[in-house]
Amino acid sequence: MTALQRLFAGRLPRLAMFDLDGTLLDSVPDLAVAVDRMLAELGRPPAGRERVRLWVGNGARVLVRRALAGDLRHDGVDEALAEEALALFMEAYADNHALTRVYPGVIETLDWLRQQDVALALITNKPARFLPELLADKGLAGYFQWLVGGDTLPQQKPDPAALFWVMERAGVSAGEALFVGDSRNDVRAAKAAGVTCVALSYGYNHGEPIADEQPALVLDDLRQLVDSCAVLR
Ligand SMILES: O=C(O)COP(=O)(O)O
Ligand SMILES: [Mg+2]
Repeated sequence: MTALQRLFAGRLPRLAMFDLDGTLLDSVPDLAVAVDRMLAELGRPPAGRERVRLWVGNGARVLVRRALAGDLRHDGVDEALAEEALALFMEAYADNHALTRVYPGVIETLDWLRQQDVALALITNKPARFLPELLADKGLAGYFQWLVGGDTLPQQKPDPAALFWVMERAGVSAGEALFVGDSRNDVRAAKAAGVTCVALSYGYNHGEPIADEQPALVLDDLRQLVDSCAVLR
């Protein structure tokens, strides 16, 4: 029996919701370039890829604040400076995805789920304006019936609002849905929505093992979800 069968008592979910950064796309290299360009324009030293990797996951506003603070905690950051930095980051990141890669197994798994008539949605904390071009450029356009960016709704993950928003539109209950992500924000949002969560070990979870959040399953490759797919048909 496959991992997906085990999770859904021998059946398939009717809806699979996916996180983007750290789950489908290794996007930190381009995010780090944009962060460092923003910092340079403010006369500050670069943060570098490894530190940016620790700060990704709560959307652009928080990423910029963490970069200004030089830390995950960003309590004391000046509001006016943060707004200026956000504008610089948004400009630097736009159309800047040459270094971003699709993780192994992503396309095959999305293709397979689509063939099985599993509805697909994308729920990311990344600002929505970046999504159409980024998804098209990486061969991911057209898979997702619903796209929710970090500024599409008033709430962001770990708030479960986006999951409820998609499930309502899809006419699918929490028990028939799957969420696939890489960070504690994903696992916490899924748990708050009552949705089974599968986590990828290779993504960005602020430097902590994602297993600590106790998702239903931790995978090293998305294909492990649908291995032995012939059995599922
Ligand atoms: O933009 C971010 O901070 C993270 O985006 P994600 O929700 O797709 O991981
Ligand atoms: Mg992510």
